[in-house]
Amino acid sequence: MKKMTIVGGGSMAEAIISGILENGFVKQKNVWVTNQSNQERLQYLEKRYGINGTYDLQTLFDGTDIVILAMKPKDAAQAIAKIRGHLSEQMLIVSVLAGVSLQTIERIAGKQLAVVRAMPNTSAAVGKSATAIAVNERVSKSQLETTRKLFETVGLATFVEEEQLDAVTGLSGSGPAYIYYLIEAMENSAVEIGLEKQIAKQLIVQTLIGAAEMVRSSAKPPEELRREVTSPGGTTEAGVRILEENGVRQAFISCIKAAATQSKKMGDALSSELKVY
Ligand SMILES: NC(=O)C1=CN([C@@H]2O[C@H](COP(=O)(O)OP(=O)(O)OC[C@H]3O[C@@H](n4cnc5c(N)ncnc54)[C@H](OP(=O)(O)O)[C@@H]3O)[C@@H](O)[C@H]2O)C=CC1
Ligand SMILES: O=C(O)[C@@H]1CCC=N1
Repeated sequence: MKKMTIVGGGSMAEAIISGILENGFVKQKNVWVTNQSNQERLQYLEKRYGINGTYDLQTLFDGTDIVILAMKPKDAAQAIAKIRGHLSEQMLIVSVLAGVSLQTIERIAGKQLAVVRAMPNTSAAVGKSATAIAVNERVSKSQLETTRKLFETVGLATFVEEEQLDAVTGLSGSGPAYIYYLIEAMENSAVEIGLEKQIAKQLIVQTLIGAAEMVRSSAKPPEELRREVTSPGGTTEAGVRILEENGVRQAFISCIKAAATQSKKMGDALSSELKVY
């Protein structure tokens, strides 16, 4: 891969940049990034990762192989319209925009393009993203392989039907935030029951890693693994009872459904905005 161009330089773009450079998917000097107007942020990305930032569209797109779209869905119409003259059928366009369909991207661009819609998460920064990918019919076999390699470089990559991507967004795109929320709550409780913050953090992180590894490597379903921790009349039983009484399971289910619905809403909002033109 010769050159990669990233449009949007926020959290998700940085996670991908950090992950791909760490794993040598592309050389620093061949990565180009732009944003809307935040020059300070562009300079930070240049300095921190040794990549190139510019607002000059010719410089950005000349000879590029992969274009990553990483702006917010609400900014997509304006951003893609601005760059459409520089996009060509030979380029692989990779969108990480929540909710925005493959078709919408081609509609804004006003031309047929090889487009990939991916839903990674910010754990790409440490090579641990969970990414689901859908592609349109113009993506060639070798572009499909490049896509797989790109996202495998930053974690796990799997191909799904496009209709499933809103659900993926609610589950694993937003997923790290739910886990951080749980960690925040565990840290708060640890301090309240008399543990030092630093020690508590180590114990919490290792507990999460251990439980995730058990679910990943064991043939037992999570309910059974949970039963093995729960001695009758013991501490776990006392704790989990409180979770059940407070509807925590249902809250998680509603949370993920709301996020998936919001993904679809954001895509639909952009699509109906386009009908105006
Ligand atoms: N954050 C996450 O965990 C995940 C995010 N995503 C998706 O990634 C995308 C980006 O999200 P995130 O990184 O969190 O967002 P941020 O708000 O952190 O970054 C958005 C970036 O887009 C830039 N931008 C806005 N308008 C334009 C434009 N017209 N031309 C060029 N660049 C533009 C902004 O530039 P400026 O700062 O100059 O305004 C900014 O650099 C979203 O579509 C989101 O759905 C997907 C998976 C996970
Ligand atoms: O919150 C968001 O809209 C983005 C999409 C998935 C994770 N973050």
